[in-house]
Amino acid sequence: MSKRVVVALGGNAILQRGQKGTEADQRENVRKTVAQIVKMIEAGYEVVLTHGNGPQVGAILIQNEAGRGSVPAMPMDVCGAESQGFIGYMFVQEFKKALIAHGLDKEPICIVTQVEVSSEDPAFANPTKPVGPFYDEATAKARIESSGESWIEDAGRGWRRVVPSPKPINIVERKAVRELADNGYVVVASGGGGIPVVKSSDGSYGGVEAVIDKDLAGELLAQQVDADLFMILTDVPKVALRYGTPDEEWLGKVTIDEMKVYQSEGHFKAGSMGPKVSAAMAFVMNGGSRAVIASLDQALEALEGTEGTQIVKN
Ligand SMILES: NC(=O)OP(=O)(O)O
Repeated sequence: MSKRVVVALGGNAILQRGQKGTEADQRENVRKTVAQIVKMIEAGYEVVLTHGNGPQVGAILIQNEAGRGSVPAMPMDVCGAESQGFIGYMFVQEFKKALIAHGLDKEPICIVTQVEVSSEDPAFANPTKPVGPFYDEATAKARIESSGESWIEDAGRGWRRVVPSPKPINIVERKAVRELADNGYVVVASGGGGIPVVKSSDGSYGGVEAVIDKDLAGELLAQQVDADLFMILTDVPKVALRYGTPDEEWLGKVTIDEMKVYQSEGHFKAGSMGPKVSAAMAFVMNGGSRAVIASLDQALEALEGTEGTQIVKN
């Protein structure tokens, strides 16, 4: 039986730093991503792909601002849905081209996915999720002054706006994702961490102003669709201890107990490797057999255990 893998990819891989973020830029990045992921499908893995939307939802928020007075601004949950729709659309088209080119008789499909959060989540009072482009300090401070928005310096890479990022507690469309994967579809789901919604007493859902972390939502998705493996693709080959220092040490196979020690020693930065490591560990601690953190260009090798950081129980 083929193994099911949930693959999580950052929004920064689709709209890369230094790029304008045109449709052509993002489509080309999606095409390059698909070229790697299709190798996994060819090797017999069932792939459910999820992706971030930090840069894209930030760009949509800027478009909202630019249109102020002419067209109504959309709330952040709708902006998240817009980003999920356009990124998913690009993935589905590029997947189909790649599947045809590899002679694989499979259909890609994108599910508009809602993710339930708690209205009581303390994250609503403490924005932490970076969205949109990187700016210099002067521009960021002017925005804080003029709009009251929250901004932070993002892991040494520049200043970004931050918005609330509540914890995902349920993937609303999990059953549909699971059934589509069971039936051989290449599923793109829970893009941008999913559209954040809260459940009403009658069982219906309503959107809230937030952006969910796609690594945490990806881990929940992996659990809820019974994935064998959870893989986070990023722009470095492995997780590192003392990252960026002369004593940097790349991690290969690591147990949960070892990872807990490294976490407590503060090796993994919030806003960059920190949430990836936490999400990967959570998958294994919740019963998953293995979680992998690796670079996109070594995705298949990492899935097969020869590259990337492999997080296992013992
Ligand atoms: N929603 C989310 O986590 O997006 P990024 O991965 O792009 O930050």
